[in-house]
Amino acid sequence: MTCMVKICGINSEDAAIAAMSAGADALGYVFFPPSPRHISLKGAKTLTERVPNSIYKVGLFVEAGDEALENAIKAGNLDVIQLHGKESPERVAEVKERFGLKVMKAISVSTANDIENAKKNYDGVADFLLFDAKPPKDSVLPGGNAVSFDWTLLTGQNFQSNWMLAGGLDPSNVAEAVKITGAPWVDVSSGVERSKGVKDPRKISAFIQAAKGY
Ligand SMILES: O=C(O)c1ccccc1N[C@@H]1O[C@H](COP(=O)(O)O)[C@@H](O)[C@H]1O
Repeated sequence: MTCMVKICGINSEDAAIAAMSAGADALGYVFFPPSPRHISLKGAKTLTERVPNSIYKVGLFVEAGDEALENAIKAGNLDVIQLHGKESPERVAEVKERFGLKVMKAISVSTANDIENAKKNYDGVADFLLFDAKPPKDSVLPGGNAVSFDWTLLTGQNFQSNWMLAGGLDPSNVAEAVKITGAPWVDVSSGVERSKGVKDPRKISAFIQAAKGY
């Protein structure tokens, strides 16, 4: 089974080139200062300039205000806004309306209830649902922690919104994760790094090959 791939936390030219040449369908840029993958507006402008229109440029935000969103959208010519905090369904709809872009809402998962709540509250409101593991208690990041959840919670599920699987994926487990969940998209950050916040071009390439079943 093949699927679409988003490589998140692009913060270097090397990572961008590796992801694009291996066939990534979306590149993610983190606009969240506590993250080791955070990039400046200037960095975003430089790194997104040569990305073709066929690849989604996704900005990741955590409970950001409109001004921060607007500045990043302009700097990175973004196509998709990823909301990875506790944004309400109303805020998701508001961001979508205000900026006229696709919006992705991250859903923290540890039990079947979390999937049911996402269906009730965000399905059909966000363009994409992004299922990620709940962060460890002591983490300063709500995502990007290399933690996975029970993939069988997504087996046989259908959503109105498009959706992605994330959390603890890497080149060695992504094919199995896609097989179990039937995910149309996968998203990765930590699993394609050589150290926290530093992407490894070879792992990026291996991840995309494994996810797409080349
Ligand atoms: O990557 C980050 O630094 C990050 C910061 C804040 C919120 C989310 C973040 N990343 C997202 O988390 C998931 C899972 O990442 P990982 O592969 O387990 O490291 C993914 O959607 C990233 O986009």
